[in-house]
Amino acid sequence: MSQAPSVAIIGAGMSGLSAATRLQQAGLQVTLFDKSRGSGGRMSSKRTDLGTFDMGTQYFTARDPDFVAAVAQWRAEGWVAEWQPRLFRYDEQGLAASLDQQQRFVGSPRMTALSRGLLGNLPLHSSTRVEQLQRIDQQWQLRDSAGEQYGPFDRVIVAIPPAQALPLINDITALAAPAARSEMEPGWAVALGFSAPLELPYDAVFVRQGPLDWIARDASKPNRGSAETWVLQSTPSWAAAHLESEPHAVVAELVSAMQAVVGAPLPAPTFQHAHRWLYARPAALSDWGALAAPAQGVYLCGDWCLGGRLEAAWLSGQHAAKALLETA
Ligand SMILES: Cc1cc2nc3c(=O)[nH]c(=O)nc-3n(C[C@H](O)[C@H](O)[C@H](O)COP(=O)(O)OP(=O)(O)OC[C@H]3O[C@@H](n4cnc5c(N)ncnc54)[C@H](O)[C@@H]3O)c2cc1C
Ligand SMILES: NC(=O)C1=CN([C@@H]2O[C@H](COP(=O)(O)OP(=O)(O)OC[C@H]3O[C@@H](n4cnc5c(N)ncnc54)[C@H](OP(=O)(O)O)[C@@H]3O)[C@@H](O)[C@H]2O)CC=C1
Repeated sequence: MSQAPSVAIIGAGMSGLSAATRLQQAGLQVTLFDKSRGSGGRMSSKRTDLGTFDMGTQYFTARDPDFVAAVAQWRAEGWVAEWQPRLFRYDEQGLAASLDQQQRFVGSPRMTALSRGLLGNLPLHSSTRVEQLQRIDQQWQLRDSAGEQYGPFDRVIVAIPPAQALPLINDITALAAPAARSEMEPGWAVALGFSAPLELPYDAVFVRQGPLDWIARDASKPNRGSAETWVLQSTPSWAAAHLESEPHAVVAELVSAMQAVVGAPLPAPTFQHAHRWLYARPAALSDWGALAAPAQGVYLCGDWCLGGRLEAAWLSGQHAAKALLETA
């Protein structure tokens, strides 16, 4: 190929953005597509009159040296900041402080600040659900759910959860077989706003039982504003058993579980909202990095290829970009 290949990236969550920024740095023409109104995927924030709520990624840690370096750069850009919550855990013995030495980061002033920063000036077709990849003359055409065509592109990176990726790559066995084996578990997230501080001695609690996985005072994160905002997240097993529940019923059950943790009735929230994540986290850990079909010029990445955390999603995007560059 005499000139740099053009690349379509389907999915503008962390893995797609990671691949996009790496390829852009290498001088390739990259175009992103996402079915949502913006970028970020599961690294999402909900804006309300009370302020924002992080409805997906709550915080992230950095262990891989390359990711540690990337996070340092994002901190310097002001896209992320360190969060030092007063951490507790809740188990059979009840509530106990559970402080540790782990550094935890969040987007600032909201989780999506990180995805906006990474997106920069990269071209993104938002509200565009890609439904089909067509191979024409050694290149790829994309078709969205409205029948619009995009392309041609020399290479395609599919950076979405496996169930959503499968219809796009079904004919490419090297990608379809592992994707078909990869299950994702669901989750419910509930945002609560209160008219006054709850005055609790913790900012976040690892619960991990019954309906509740985790509760966090969103307002304790850096640069969030002064409203008393909390996010409650369900365990995967509870979400699986309550996939079709009405949002108000989910709010009621998770608030009731939070009251059990707090050990006292909560005041009525002035704001409440429930969000269902059908594909929240991988059911099992994989170590693929990314999946590649170089002969067809198609690459598959996402947190599910490497461990189900934000860091894994970033690393998986880097793996996909690296594999693509090896054939460029
Ligand atoms: C409730 C919850 C809490 C979490 N908490 C944490 C945490 O505290 N710490 C942590 O490290 N990780 C956490 N995670 C996991 C973390 O959010 C993910 O690992 C990471 O965001 C995944 O990024 P990704 O790019 O792989 O996928 P995604 O973020 O899912 O990105 C995929 C993108 O593809 C788009 N898309 C899908 N299908 C199509 C299509 N056909 N056409 C176009 N676009 C499409 C989607 O809209 C989405 O934007 C949490 C996840 C959830 C759901
Ligand atoms: N809800 C989802 O869909 C979802 C949640 N995910 C959660 O993301 C975080 C990120 O994990 P990471 O490894 O980056 O963070 P930690 O090192 O903070 O947590 C790892 C696990 O270790 C336990 N833990 C850590 N610190 C404490 C503490 N101070 N007190 C008690 N327990 C702690 C805890 O696991 P276990 O309870 O031991 O099982 C942490 O989970 C993480 O919270 C994920 O659950 C990722 C994807 C989707």
